[in-house]
Amino acid sequence: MDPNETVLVGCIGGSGLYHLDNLTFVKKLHIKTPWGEPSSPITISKLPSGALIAFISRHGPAHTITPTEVPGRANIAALKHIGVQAIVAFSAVGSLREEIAPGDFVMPSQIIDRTKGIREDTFFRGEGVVVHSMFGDPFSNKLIDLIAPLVENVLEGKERAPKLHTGKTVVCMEGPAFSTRAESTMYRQWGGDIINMSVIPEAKLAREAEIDYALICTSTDYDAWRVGEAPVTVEEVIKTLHTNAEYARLVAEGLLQQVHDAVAGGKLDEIKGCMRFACVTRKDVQPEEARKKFSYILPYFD
Ligand SMILES: CSC[C@H]1O[C@H](OP(=O)(O)O)[C@H](O)[C@@H]1O
Ligand SMILES: Nc1ncnc2[nH]cnc12
Repeated sequence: MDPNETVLVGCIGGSGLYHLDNLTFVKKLHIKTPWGEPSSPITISKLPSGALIAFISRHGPAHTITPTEVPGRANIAALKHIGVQAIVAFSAVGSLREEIAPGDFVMPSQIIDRTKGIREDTFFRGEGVVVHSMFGDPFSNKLIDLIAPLVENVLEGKERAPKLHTGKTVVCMEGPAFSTRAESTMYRQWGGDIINMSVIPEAKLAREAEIDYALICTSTDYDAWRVGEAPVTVEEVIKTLHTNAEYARLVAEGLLQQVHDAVAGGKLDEIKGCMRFACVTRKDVQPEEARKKFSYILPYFD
């Protein structure tokens, strides 16, 4: 990328959100990272101010990639490599709470990981270098605080008046099958508020790459916990998904400029630098190959 054209903000679209066609198209980047190729070419678009935004479609533009197979490491590495410092990701989720109605928006602040250990969830495995990231607060709280009122602004006055819920817990399951009624009930008892199949490993990898990461969820269904109601089907999800995606596009349009400005002004200083002391392996035994690979995403291995 031309250094005058730095892209500070990335956006990852989930089910139903395969492009941001309300922004001005600039170009598509076909990037190969040390962890393979991203889910889709990266679309670079321009905001009216000229600020550039990078967009990746998590499941591919035609939704060909299952949640388990999303190349999370390539997606995050590619975004970091072109300069992205903050990611606003979107996800379609099931609701585990009566008050989170289909059509509502949710920005979670916590995650319960129910994936099965079959996803590549770290850049630091099998390389001879041991690194532990901190993940107690899995999202960037500063980014959430910045975005939440902007999301509310966009949703205000919209048809159906979707609500925005914050401070919630998202359960991430493996899929692709939806949960059983027993699992859905158990997640509620655990304190889960919404459920999806994609926030892990995306959030972990963003943290390892020192990228501020926030998730904007659109609720599509009540999963399988409601007694006397049919459990969720894809048909039901898709029905709500289309309106949700339209709103998600407006939401993205309504907040990306402020996120860009916050990054450019150094206002999101929570995550940058968090990996500086995360490596426990003595430097003199770190394999050269591994250091080269990691330098693709972090300056400490240069
Ligand atoms: C299409 S229903 C299940 C699917 O939808 C969500 O995808 P995304 O998070 O990418 O919007 C959920 O996580 C599942 O992958
Ligand atoms: N009920 C559900 N479970 C998991 N992922 C979902 N995405 C949308 N609805 C979902």
